[in-house]
Amino acid sequence: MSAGRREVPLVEVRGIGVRFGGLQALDEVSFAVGQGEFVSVIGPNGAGKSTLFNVISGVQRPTSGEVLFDGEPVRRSRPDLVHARGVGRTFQVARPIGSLTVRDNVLLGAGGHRLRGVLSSLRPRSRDRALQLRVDELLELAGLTAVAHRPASEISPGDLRRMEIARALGDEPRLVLLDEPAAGVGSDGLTPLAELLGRIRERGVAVLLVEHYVGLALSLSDRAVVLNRGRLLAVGDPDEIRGNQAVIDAYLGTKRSRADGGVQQSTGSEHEG
Ligand SMILES: Nc1ncnc2c1ncn2[C@@H]1O[C@H](COP(=O)(O)OP(=O)(O)OP(=O)(O)O)[C@@H](O)[C@H]1O
Repeated sequence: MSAGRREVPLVEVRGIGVRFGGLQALDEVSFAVGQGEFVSVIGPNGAGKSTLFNVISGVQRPTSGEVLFDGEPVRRSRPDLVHARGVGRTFQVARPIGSLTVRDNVLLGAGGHRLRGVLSSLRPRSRDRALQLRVDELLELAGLTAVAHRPASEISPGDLRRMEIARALGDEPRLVLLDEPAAGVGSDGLTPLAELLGRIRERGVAVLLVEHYVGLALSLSDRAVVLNRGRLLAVGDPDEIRGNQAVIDAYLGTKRSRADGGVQQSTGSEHEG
């Protein structure tokens, strides 16, 4: 960045509030994600992490505040419009099409608007070939080549999570929102997942990661956003977050080490590890 020129963040969350009846699920939450930045969103159960993802991806209309992409406000909360601006996401509960192969599940993600735009100048046969190569590349990226032809219903939870991420990457997103990708993967699945997340980082795709395995999340992140009861408790680099007393009191203070070296919070949401 040249001196005096302020780079516009990829995404800016400005004063977001979400109210469900009498419950303030998010309250005046503001932070930004830069191009290619890896940011974790951590906090105890019910802190508002998924609600925040729903706002950013256009599923949930905020009660107050706004989200900006490339400095421009998103005027209508519509997932299709947000997706078209380059936002992919995975969900807390995986959503595979179990009867389709892993390859076809990933292919579904690669058929979207943005990638079609990139390939539109090609003849149909070349386009199809380019799409298939893109799927091959995503399968390799996610360590799924060996299970590519198996039905999604038959693969391990760890493979399933990485398949969902590969699918979310299919339409050339500039930002992916990953909601608890380590949930249920088991200790065997953590290393391939961490490798995939590291590769996404290297490709310059920005990541917002909600993860209860805080050790894993912080080890990959440029910065972390900590939520507690809908409010922003802290934003900082991993070392600042680990040393922040308010974060330790509200969240990290309950940590327990796991045999795999990760840290998962004992806050009532126990995922199989
Ligand atoms: N559609 C909804 N209607 C009413 N309340 C909701 C709704 N969605 C979320 N909530 C409430 O809003 C609060 C924040 O929920 P949210 O799922 O965003 O938290 P979270 O940090 O993602 O939690 P977890 O770690 O358990 O997934 C919770 O108290 C939850 O019960």
